[in-house]
Amino acid sequence: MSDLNAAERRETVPVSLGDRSYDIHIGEGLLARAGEVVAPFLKRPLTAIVTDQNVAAAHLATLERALAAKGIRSTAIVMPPGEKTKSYQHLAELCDKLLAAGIERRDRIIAFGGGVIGDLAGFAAAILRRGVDFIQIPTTLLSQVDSSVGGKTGINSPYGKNLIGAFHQPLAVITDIALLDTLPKRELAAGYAEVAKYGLLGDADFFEWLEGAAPAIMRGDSQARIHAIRKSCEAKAQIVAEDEHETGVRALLNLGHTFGHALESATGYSQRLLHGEGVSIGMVQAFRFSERQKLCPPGTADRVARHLKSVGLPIHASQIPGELPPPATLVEIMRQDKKAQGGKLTFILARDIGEAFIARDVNEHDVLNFLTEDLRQR
Ligand SMILES: NC(=O)c1ccc[n+]([C@@H]2O[C@H](COP(=O)([O-])OP(=O)(O)OC[C@H]3O[C@@H](n4cnc5c(N)ncnc54)[C@H](O)[C@@H]3O)[C@@H](O)[C@H]2O)c1
Ligand SMILES: O=C(O)C(=O)C[C@@H](O)[C@H](O)[C@H](O)COP(=O)(O)O
Ligand SMILES: [Zn+2]
Repeated sequence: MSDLNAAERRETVPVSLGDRSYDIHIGEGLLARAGEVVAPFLKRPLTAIVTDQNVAAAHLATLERALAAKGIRSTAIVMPPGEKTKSYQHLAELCDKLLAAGIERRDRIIAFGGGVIGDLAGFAAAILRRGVDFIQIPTTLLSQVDSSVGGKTGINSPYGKNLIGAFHQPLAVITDIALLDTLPKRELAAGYAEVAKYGLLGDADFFEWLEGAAPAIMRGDSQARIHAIRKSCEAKAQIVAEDEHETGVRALLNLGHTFGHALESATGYSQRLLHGEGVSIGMVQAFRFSERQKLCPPGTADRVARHLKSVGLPIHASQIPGELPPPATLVEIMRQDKKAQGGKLTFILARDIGEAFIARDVNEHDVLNFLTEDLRQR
């Protein structure tokens, strides 16, 4: 057992993908020992850390020290925080900085931040010199339970969310729950939406556990956080192992996202609506739409909404500040969704809590009528 294995409250979740398999290391205080995980992957003692200004201010020095303790020199590339950084412009800037830092094909990049940094740095790694390997050190709840796992990387386009990207798996994921202590409460809640998603899409027992444990997770109880993160990572790892490139079952991880991404796009990827908040509203909409289509028992969407509201998440589009475009525009945006086939919309709908399914060829008029009614309410 390595020193790291012996660390208190440390768990490992494997992601089984043949020669691209990797481990997710979950624990408290792992950042200070990150060099132990990173060093064996390096061909020479040099790396680039991609991060954002907020993460750099709070945690970069700890990571740099942890790498230096293993003799690793690092160059930090600090990007602006926020969803707007997932852009062509910032991708180009990042790639040039990685080249300027002398990152070679066999070097490794470290993505140190939330989902924005993971998606951007992961995509830069996928295309730099036709592919450089990278390691994820996620710093938000959202990135610890979702975006650091599974290899989806990319940026947004004026046409929609994540429309430019690549599948590029990390070599390892290092998840330190202590990093969540500096995360703003709004961001913590946004990440919680993706935790709840795993219960809602395929594990009613986990959702029931969350209904009781949410206050502990939100106030920082280590055991509750580690359990929630481990369960989430296990659920995602299993789905990704089955369907890495989303030809089938992986689409379930998109529960709430067709609605949510349209809202994110319509609000200009701004602070008006965080990704997890869009997912929260979108999951409630997915359950309400399922009820309306008589797929799901009445009252299910209310139960989902009650739970998400209890952690401070928005559950209805009317809670988004400012004007929204009309429903027809939202449907127009949804046509760019990557799950669409032959111009027909695909949604993740549900028969009950924990029983999501992929609904292809959803009637656009049904969606439009639903949105028109839903947006009028409250
Ligand atoms: N690739 C995937 O599978 C996948 C999955 C889910 C979401 N995503 C993407 O992830 C993005 C959202 O990620 P996010 O919610 O992590 O947002 P984010 O990366 O923007 O981080 C949220 C905010 O918290 C700050 N921050 C991060 N860690 C911090 C810390 N420890 N202490 C203090 N501040 C900290 C950041 O600077 C930022 O301001 C979206 O672009 C979404 O599309 C991708
Ligand atoms: O990993 C996946 O697969 C997901 O769908 C996870 C989502 O939470 C995440 O937001 C993802 O980036 C959405 O992917 P997209 O293909 O709909 O852009
Ligand atoms: Zn998501």
